[in-house]
Amino acid sequence: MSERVPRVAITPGEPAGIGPDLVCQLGMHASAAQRVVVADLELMRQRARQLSLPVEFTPFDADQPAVADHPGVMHVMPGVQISAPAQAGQLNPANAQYVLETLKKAADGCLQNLFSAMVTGPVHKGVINDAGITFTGHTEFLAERCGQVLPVMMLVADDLRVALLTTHLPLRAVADAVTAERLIAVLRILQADLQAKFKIDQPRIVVAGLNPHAGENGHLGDEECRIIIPVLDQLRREGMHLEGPLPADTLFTPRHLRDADAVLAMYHDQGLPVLKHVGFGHAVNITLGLPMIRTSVDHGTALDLAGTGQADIGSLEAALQMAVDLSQKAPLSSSASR
Ligand SMILES: NC(=O)c1ccc[n+]([C@@H]2O[C@H](COP(=O)([O-])OP(=O)(O)OC[C@H]3O[C@@H](n4cnc5c(N)ncnc54)[C@H](O)[C@@H]3O)[C@@H](O)[C@H]2O)c1
Ligand SMILES: N[C@H](C(=O)O)[C@H](O)COP(=O)(O)O
Repeated sequence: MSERVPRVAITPGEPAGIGPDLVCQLGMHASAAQRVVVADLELMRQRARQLSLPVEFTPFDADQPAVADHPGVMHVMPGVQISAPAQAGQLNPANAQYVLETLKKAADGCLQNLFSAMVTGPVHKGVINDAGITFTGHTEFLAERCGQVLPVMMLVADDLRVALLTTHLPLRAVADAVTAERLIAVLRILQADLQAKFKIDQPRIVVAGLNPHAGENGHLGDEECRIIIPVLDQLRREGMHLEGPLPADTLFTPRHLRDADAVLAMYHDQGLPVLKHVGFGHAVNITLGLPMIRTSVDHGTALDLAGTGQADIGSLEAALQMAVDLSQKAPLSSSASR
């Protein structure tokens, strides 16, 4: 039987950032997948010329079978047009809607089984909001596009997987978002996706406390006693393998991580600095809880590097590889991998 060739959508993200550069760099290498870039064709050709990279961007034809990409060739989804000419390093709110259109087309293509996964380059949250559009991140945007599901952000670097209870929230709002309902839902999604996507039968999850020293028995905050401990007890009775809540300052030490399949941090900057310290440059961001596979880079738009050819492609390569691996593990419909 012949191997399936996954067809993977790639959104370069903010046109003024390093996303288009990295996609051009990616195009220089062969791939086990057919990579379909969801972006403006002329933007991609222009950035390849700017970087002196001999990548040929050709229009994608959905009626042709997916064939693994040769070096120097990439497909671009037709009919995706930027609003204003993009200049590397110069944000322009006029292109915010274009950026969101690329995400919608890629996500809808996944939901319709045209693509087996989507890989996202970095967007600039600020410029999208400057354009008058409320936007906190791909994670929340895609969850809404998929019908208001609860998304779980997880970043992976080497053996370390760090998932977050809350995603892009101001720190002031985090404590109120630590509710029993959210914690139960997130832990169930994390367990289910570790089983389904990562093939870990009985995942062991280490859960961080919210407060210093996990609340010091209620003397430094009561979310652990009121919410986290009772929820973990309840879910343990249901058979989940949970450790914690542990003080976050010592949770990320070899003793606790040795047997852990994933860590659940309570908020963005409790978990991600550790993960990025270990793996910035080759870590992958994956959204759990969606009815599709979405992986992403571990970095932002790096406007300072856009158009220079100096941006590191490691995380985009790792995100594509994870998307291919996951889509080969997951059952696929025929159209996304013909
Ligand atoms: N996946 C995403 O869409 C994503 C992720 C993180 C941040 N962002 C957004 O990106 C924007 C800028 O954020 P930031 O400045 O905090 O983070 P950033 O990742 O853009 O930059 C942080 C530092 O890392 C460097 N860097 C980033 N990517 C690199 C690469 N591939 N190779 C070499 N160096 C690299 C930058 O030059 C900079 O010095 C913000 O709007 C933020 O919200 C988007
Ligand atoms: N929280 C992510 C990170 O720090 O890498 C980043 O902001 C991207 O998030 P989205 O994938 O939701 O855009």
